[in-house]
Order: sequence, then structure tokens, then C-alpha cells
Amino acid sequence: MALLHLPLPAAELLLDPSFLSLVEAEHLLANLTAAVPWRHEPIRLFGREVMQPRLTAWYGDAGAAYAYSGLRLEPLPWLPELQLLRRQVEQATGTPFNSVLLNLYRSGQDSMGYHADDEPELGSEPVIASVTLGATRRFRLKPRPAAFAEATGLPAPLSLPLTSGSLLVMRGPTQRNWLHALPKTSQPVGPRLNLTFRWVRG
Ligand SMILES: O=C(O)CCC(=O)C(=O)O
Ligand SMILES: [Fe+2]
Repeated sequence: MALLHLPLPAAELLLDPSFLSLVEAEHLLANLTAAVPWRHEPIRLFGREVMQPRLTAWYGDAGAAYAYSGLRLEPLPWLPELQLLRRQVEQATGTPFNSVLLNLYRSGQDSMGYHADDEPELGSEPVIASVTLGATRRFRLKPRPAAFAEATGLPAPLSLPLTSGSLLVMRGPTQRNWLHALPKTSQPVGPRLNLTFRWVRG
């Protein structure tokens, strides 16, 4: 399959539902779950420290350090399977990446709140390439700010089920005009590992 444009105003969103085969995705999920030194990090939220409802890890080229919601993350050196995946994602998107953020959602109770990937070190129109392994979860998008939200006439946030092996690309003005989230679900779901490849300016 190839990357297909999803029609979303003031955004550039592309999806390849079968970027990896289900078997490839399953192997990668098992290998990475075991090999990655997962961290459970606090996050600063409205001046309070709370634990993130997920496990994380940050890999990248030396020097691609990243400030993320009050955390300064030093990258781990690439694992061979992450290096290979980086090259496949670069090939598919035609974009270079120097780092990847891994999020492990252990169950339906793990989640990520609404945010934009708009940290200064990502630049003004970042390309974010997101690979999903494991459980299908709903990725939500809602327009920002309020005036633009009204103009889109959307009654509710968009909901995009991301399946195992899929590749989602957000680029162009997407981060400026939209927020995204991965809400909790009460469904009994297995673990989901998401990898977002990024270019961080040193
Ligand atoms: O898990 C996902 O699909 C989203 C992850 C995300 O938005 C992020 O890492 O910034
Ligand atoms: Fe994000």
C-alpha cells in the first residue's frame, strides 16, 4: 500500500493502513516491548507533577535532545530494529528523521491528552510520522483555535482508528491548526506501542 491523503482542512494528513504487515508489526511489538528500557515519567501539568498514563522511551542521533512538557529527554542510541524502521519510514515519506519517541499504552487505561507537537525544536511545519503496533485505538483530532473549529462545522472531534502496522503522517500546517489525542477506552484492549519519528533541531 501507499500513503493516502485524508481530507482534512488546514492540515496535511496521510495514512498507510498496511505500512507493515501484521506479522512484521507483531514481531516488532514483541521485540521492542522486551528490548526497550521503558520509563514511567512524571509530567508537569498546570504546575503540578503527575505521572504520565503510559510508558515512554526516546531514541535518536547524539545531540537530538528534546524538551517535552517540562522534561528534557536525552536520546538513547538507536536499536538495530529502530534504525531499520527509521529507514523504512524515511523511504515512505521522503523525509529525514533524527529521533523517535516511543509510547507504550499498557492497556485501555493508558492514554495521551490533547496536544499539538509544536515544541520550538520541531520547527514551524514539522513532519511527524507515527507507526502503530498492537491494539487498535482511536486517534482523535480537533481543530484549534475555537474560531477555526466553528468554521469547520465539525460537531465532534474526528476519530481515526489506527491499526497495527499503520503509518500516519502529520505535516504542513497540521500542528498549527489541530490538536490530537489518544483517549482511554473501557474496551478490553491489549498493549499498543506507538512510535513518532521526528526531526529535532539541535
Ligand atoms: O499514540 C499516538 O498515536 C499519538 C502519540 C503522540 O501524539 C505523540 O507522541 O506526540
Ligand atoms: Fe503528538
